[in-house]
Amino acid sequence: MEKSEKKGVIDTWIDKHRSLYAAATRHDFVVSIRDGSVDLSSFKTWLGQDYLFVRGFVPFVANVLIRAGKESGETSDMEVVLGGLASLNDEIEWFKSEGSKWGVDFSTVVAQKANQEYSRFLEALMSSEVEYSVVMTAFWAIEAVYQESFAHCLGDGNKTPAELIGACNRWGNDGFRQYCLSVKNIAERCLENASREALVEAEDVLVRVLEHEVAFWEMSRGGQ
Ligand SMILES: Cc1ncc(CO)c(N)n1
Repeated sequence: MEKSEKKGVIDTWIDKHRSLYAAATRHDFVVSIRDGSVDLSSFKTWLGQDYLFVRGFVPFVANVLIRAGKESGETSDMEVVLGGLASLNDEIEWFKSEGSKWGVDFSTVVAQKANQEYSRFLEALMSSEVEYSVVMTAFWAIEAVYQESFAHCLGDGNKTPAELIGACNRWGNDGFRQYCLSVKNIAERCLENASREALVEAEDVLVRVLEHEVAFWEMSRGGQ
C-alpha cells in the first residue's frame, strides 16, 4: 500500500474510540447550533468559558512551538505551529469583539470546574517529561474537535443562525481544516517512530482530550 493510503495510528485510535469521538464532535450544543434551536444563554456561557480556555491554550501552544524548534528534526513543524499561534492572536481579538456583541463581560467570567480541569491537564502536558509525540497528539485532538464540530454547523442543510456563522467559520473554515491536517501529519510522523510507552501514553492523552472536550461542551447547559 502507498504511504498515503495507509491508515495511521491516529485514525485507528479514533475508530477504536468512535463513540467518544462522536460525543466530542457532535455534542447536543453543537447540534443545536446547526439545527438553529440553540439557546443563546448557552452560547454566551460557552463564549465566556472558551475565552478563558484560549488564554490558557496560548502558553500551551507556545510550549509546543518551542519543542517544535528543538525536538522535531523537521523545520516545517515550527512553521505549522507558529501559524496556529498567530491565529490565536486573531482569535483573542475576535473573542473580545464577540464579547461586546453579546454583552458578555469577560472580566467577570469565572472558570467553571470543567474549564479548570482542562487547564490543569494542559499544564501537565507542558512538562518536559512528556514526549513530543504525545504533546503533538494532544494538540491535534484539541484543534480537530473544534474543526469537526464547527464544520458540522456549516455543512449542507444547516440552519445555523446568521449571528453564529462567524463563530462557526473561525474553526469550520477550510484553512483551519488544512492546518489541522498538517498538525495530524506531524503527530503521525512522530508516532511512527515512538516507543511502545509513548504510544500508550499518546492514546491515553487522546482519550482524555476527548473527555475534556465533552465536559467543556457540557458547561453550556448551565447557561450561566
Ligand atoms: C475547549 C476548546 N477546545 C479547542 C479549542 C480550539 O481548537 C478551543 N478554542 N476550545
